[in-house]
Amino acid sequence: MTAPEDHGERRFGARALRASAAEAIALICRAAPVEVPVFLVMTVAGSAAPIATAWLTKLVIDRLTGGHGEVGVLALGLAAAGFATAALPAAVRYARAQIGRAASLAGTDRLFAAAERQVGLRSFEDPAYQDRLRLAQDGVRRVPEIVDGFGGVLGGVLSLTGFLGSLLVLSPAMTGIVLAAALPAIVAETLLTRRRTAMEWSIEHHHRREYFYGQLLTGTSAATEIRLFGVGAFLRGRMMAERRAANAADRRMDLRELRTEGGLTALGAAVAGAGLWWAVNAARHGTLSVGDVAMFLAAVAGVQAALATLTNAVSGGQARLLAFTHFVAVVRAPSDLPRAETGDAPPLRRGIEFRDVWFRYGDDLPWVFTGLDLTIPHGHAVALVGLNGAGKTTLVKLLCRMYDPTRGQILWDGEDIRDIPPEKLRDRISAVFQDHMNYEMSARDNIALGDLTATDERLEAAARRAGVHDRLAALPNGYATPLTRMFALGDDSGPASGVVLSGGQWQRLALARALVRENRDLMILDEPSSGLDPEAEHEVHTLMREHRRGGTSLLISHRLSAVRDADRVIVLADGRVAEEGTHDTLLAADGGYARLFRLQAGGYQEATS
Ligand SMILES: Nc1ncnc2c1ncn2[C@@H]1O[C@H](COP(=O)(O)OP(=O)(O)OP(=O)(O)O)[C@@H](O)[C@H]1O
Repeated sequence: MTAPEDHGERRFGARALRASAAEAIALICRAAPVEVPVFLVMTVAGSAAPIATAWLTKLVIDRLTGGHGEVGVLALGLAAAGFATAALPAAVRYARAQIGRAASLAGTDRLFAAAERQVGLRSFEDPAYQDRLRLAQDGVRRVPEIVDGFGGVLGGVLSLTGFLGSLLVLSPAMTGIVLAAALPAIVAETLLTRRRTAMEWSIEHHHRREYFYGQLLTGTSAATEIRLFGVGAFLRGRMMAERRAANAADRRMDLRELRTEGGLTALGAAVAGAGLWWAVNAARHGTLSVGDVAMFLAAVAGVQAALATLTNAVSGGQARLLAFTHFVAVVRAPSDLPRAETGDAPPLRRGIEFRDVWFRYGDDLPWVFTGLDLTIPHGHAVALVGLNGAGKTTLVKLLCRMYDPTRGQILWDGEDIRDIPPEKLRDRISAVFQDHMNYEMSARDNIALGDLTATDERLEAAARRAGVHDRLAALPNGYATPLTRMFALGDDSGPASGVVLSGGQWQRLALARALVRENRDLMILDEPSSGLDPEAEHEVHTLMREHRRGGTSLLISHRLSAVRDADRVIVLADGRVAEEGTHDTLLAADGGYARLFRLQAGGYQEATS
């Protein structure tokens, strides 16, 4: 990444700014290739118009007061310049907004595509990456302001040059004084903006936590617990503490800006006053004509206005560009895991092998696997069991390449999965995850996300096999019914359109989503029946047994009765395979598996005796 990941106040340097400006200009020009030149021409014309007006006014006044010369053509020119001065800003604003919208749209697409290109989960678990993503989204939303900044700088430079040139003709000394007074303003504003951007980055973790508490307090997932435990005020207190901490840093920055800007305003006013005094005196002594005085006043006002525009554009544009550095960092970030671009995942014929796999989630975290050796042979139903935290889900994540082993290899038919493009590997796998998603979309979409090419017949067949078809078909709009009430407002399909499913029904839907991925080489089932009632659980396991027959599958379950008919049961403990065999051989071995099985079976017997 181009910027560091720490949260201390840091200086945003010129290099990051240049990279950000280059990326922004490229994005803007690509997104609006026609509008940009039109915008530039109009900006140039818009800046030239007031200067032309000032010069034409001077000439008209001098001719009128001197009592000689024709002013008709000049008056016409003055009218044209006046019209341009009045009309162009609105047209420039429209073009600018149009460019901003196009660039913001293209930038948003690029940003999310970049996040999607991350192969695994590491980046998303990194708080600095999360902060950067949020700031980058903000940065891309504000691309229109960057366009404003560029327009402002261009317009400001042109106006400044024009008016300074005019002033130079009348008084080189005054030109020097106006410029000297302007210089500190530009430098101070630039420094202040950098400081503000650094401050914003340093308080982002407060905003992240505030957002987290806000979501907890207003979302539905925690609403029941928060009410029952009566912890709303406590969580609100924590949320407000985060906001107060952020506000304190913000206020310190505001005060600093107030002091600096107050001083600069006083300096500007003093320079303008001195200039006026000098011009009036010069006119009284005949060194300047009345037209010169008018021109002089217009030029001083013009220079100061141009400087104000320029300072605003430079500091505002710089602030937006610095915010845009987060966008640049995200789109240029390397993938969290190396990505093979060529190659293929061959159809599974032999099996999957974990060979001396060592893994931990971070250098400062304990090892989850310490030399794991394990094989999932082709065509076998393998069950994985182990106590909480033994690493079952982690094994699945490694197999799907959400992380890479710290040491060792995972082989897909003898080929290291790091040498296979991740999409190709994942295309050969279907899965129901322990923490499966409930998509707040229609029932059809919830299944179709398993395979976007599936026809309606295939979607329904998958739902039938997962035992959820009858429930979905009976919904108000059948499979088209949204499985959420979140989007009911503004949706003219009526208030009854959104439906909320039960936990077990969602689980069946996740199962249907996995089943619609037909003919995959490996089916992973991580606790596929934990939320189901006993009857449904039995039904699902019978179904899964049929589905697994002849295919390669990996089943994770704490219900040992569900894994007893697997071809091979693997018990994970202490980062390795502790026991391995069929249900019967493991029972006969009378080890940890046999103890756990008897414990569970005993519980059932007690309950029924
Ligand atoms: N994203 C993560 N970052 C850091 N540590 C993690 C992460 N996910 C899991 N762990 C840790 O890795 C270990 C193994 O977790 P894992 O979820 O694989 O166990 P499991 O066998 O699936 O447990 P359970 O039966 O409770 O589902 C645990 O100690 C857990 O705290």
